[in-house]
Amino acid sequence: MTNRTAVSQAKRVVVKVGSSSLTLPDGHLDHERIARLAEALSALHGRGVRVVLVTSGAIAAALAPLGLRRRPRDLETQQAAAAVGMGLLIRHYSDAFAEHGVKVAQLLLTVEDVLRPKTYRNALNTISRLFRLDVVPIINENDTVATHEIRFGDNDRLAALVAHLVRADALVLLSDVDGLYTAHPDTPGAEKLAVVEDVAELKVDTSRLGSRVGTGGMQTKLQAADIATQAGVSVVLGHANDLERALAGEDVGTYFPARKKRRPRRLLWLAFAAEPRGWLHVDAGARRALLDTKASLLPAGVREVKGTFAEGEPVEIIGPDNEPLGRGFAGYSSAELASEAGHSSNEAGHTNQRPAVHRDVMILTD
Ligand SMILES: Nc1ncnc2c1ncn2[C@@H]1O[C@H](COP(=O)(O)OP(=O)(O)O)[C@@H](O)[C@H]1O
Ligand SMILES: N[C@@H](CCC(=O)OP(=O)(O)O)C(=O)O
Repeated sequence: MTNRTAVSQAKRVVVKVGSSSLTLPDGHLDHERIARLAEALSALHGRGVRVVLVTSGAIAAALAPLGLRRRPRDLETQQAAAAVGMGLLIRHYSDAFAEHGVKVAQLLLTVEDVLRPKTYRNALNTISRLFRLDVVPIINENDTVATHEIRFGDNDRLAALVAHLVRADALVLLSDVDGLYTAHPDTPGAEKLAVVEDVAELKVDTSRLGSRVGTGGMQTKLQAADIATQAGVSVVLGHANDLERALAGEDVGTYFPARKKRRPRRLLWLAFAAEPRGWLHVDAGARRALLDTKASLLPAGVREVKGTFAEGEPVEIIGPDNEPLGRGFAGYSSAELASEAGHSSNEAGHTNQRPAVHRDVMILTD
């Protein structure tokens, strides 16, 4: 038995439901499921919990009206189908929640929108106002522009970032499996994990991709659990049939308790949404210092500076074999760094050096 009061006593909850649990075996939308979700979330809302629903299913909702037999494979048709299906999907939700007297709103967002400094505040203000108006926000990716997301099934990651945005206490990731297994659930001997304390330490096989209609499989769910727990949000990953039990804090699915230390939003933006303005090529000594001793990157280890950036702008750190090592906020402008690169702070004229990228504003590639 794990203590799941973080979920059962949560004041703010984000629930994400994937295509796999919203669709029937023929790929069409499962209206029964939508009705049950609306019922469970309306009950939660009725108890005063702030609820956000992140939902996939726009493409599935478009199959019947477009006369498609299965989910399209090419990106343009997926985007067009999502545009057709989104209005239908929200109408189904709207009707289903109305049965319980609950109003809903539709928000189409990208990962960038909830992280980019200029847009995240608008997203947060809108959601906060919807909460005060007693409306349940329903979020899907803006598939028209989020080409990366549509390919990788990033509603998982979007949901984690939304949980971070609204400072949720709990994130419930619903799928067609009842938790995380040590290997694909069809594999003989695969066992379900009840609790995962640290996603980074996990040794499970998630290589087999997800269901026919879902896109990200377990990999994106684990990334989402990692982001959320590092943002102080506890996560339950479980079967859509178990939603009520998961919300009640019962021992269903796989539980990922929140980590103690919250990762600031600026670093999440750096990891997931920032466009680097420069590239710092570093030598083998610097790579060792970054990876082994978790040191800051000093100008002495920088071999070459590419791109034009101001101090504080995002840069990519590249290893001696051209491998990406991580990202960070530059401690210098590109011009200043170019003149410090390769020099150490005990050389005359370079004694006032600061790190090229300080450890506290750096994220390493896994
Ligand atoms: N180690 C694992 N544990 C559980 N499920 C796994 C694992 N590896 C792969 N999977 C697959 O991931 C699927 C869920 O991902 P996906 O289809 O993308 O779901 P959704 O549409 O709900 O986001 C499961 O149905 C299962 O087939
Ligand atoms: N955003 C799209 C597809 C996203 C998708 O399938 O994601 P998921 O179900 O999380 O694997 C949709 O609404 O159909």
